Amino acid sequence: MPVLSVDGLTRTYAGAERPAVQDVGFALDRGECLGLVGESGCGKSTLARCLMRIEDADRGSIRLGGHEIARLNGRRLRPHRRKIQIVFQNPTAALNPKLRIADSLLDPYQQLGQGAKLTHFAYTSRDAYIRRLLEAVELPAELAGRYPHELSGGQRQRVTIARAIGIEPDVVVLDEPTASLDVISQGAVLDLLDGLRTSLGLSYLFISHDLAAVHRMSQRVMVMRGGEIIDRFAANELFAEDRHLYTKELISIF
Ligand SMILES: Nc1ncnc2c1ncn2[C@@H]1O[C@H](COP(=O)(O)OP(=O)(O)OP(=O)(O)O)[C@@H](O)[C@H]1O
Repeated sequence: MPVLSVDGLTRTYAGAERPAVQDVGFALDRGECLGLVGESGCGKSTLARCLMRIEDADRGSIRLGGHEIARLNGRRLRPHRRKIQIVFQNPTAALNPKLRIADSLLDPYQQLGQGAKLTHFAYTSRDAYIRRLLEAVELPAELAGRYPHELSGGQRQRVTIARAIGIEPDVVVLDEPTASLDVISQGAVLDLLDGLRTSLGLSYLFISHDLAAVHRMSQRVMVMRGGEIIDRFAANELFAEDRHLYTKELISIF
C-alpha cells in the first residue's frame, strides 16, 4: 500500500479563471522519492499546501497511511499531522528567530510527537533528542544553544530538515528545499536528504523548478504545467523519445 495516495485533487483560488491545481493524482511508495517539476506558477506550492492541509482542496482525495485526510479538521486531523511534514524553500522564514535551535527542534515533538512510538529519534531526554537530531543532519552539537541568525543558510536549512524528520513522519514534502542556497550548499543538502531517505525509510515528494535536481534525487518524476500533471516517467526514462514536448523543453534548458 502506498504511504500517500492522491486522487483528483483540485484547488481553485477565489476569482481565478482556472484551478491552480487540477485533477492531480499520484501514489508515493515507502522509501521512494517522487519528483515534481514545473516552472514558477504552475501550482507546485499550492499542491504542497493542500497535501499539508494548510489549504483546503475543493475536491479530491488525500490518503495518508490508508486514512482519508482531505476533509478532516481539528481534533480528527491532529493524529495524522505527524505523518506528513514539509521543508520549505526559505529556512529563515520557517524558523522562529526568537527561539534557540534546541527549542526549535523540540517544538514539533512537543506539539505532535509525544505519545508517538519513535524509533530512530526515541525521546530519552531533551539533550539526547537534540544531540541525535543535530547529528542526523550533520551539524555540530554546539549549535543547539544558538539563534537562527547565528547560522549559515545551509545550516538553517539542515535545522528545518531535522525539525521535519524528528517526529518520524512517513512522508516529507520538500518544497524547493535548496532554492535559497548557494550551489555548494545545494549539493550537500541534496546528498544529506538522499542519505536520510535511505537510512530512515522516508518517502519524499520533491518539488522543484530544477529538473536536474529532481532527476538526481528521484526514482520517478512528474511534470506539472498549468496546474495539471502532463507527463510522468521513471527517472531513467527522462531522455526517452516519447517524453512530452514540454518535458523536452525543460531538458533543453538544464
Ligand atoms: N493565495 C493565493 N491566492 C490567489 N492565487 C494564488 C495564491 N497562491 C497562489 N496563487 C496562484 O495559483 C497559481 C499557482 O501558484 P503556486 O504558488 O502554487 O505555483 P508554484 O509552481 O509553486 O510557483 P513558484 O515556484 O513560483 O512558487 C499561480 O497562478 C498563483 O498566482
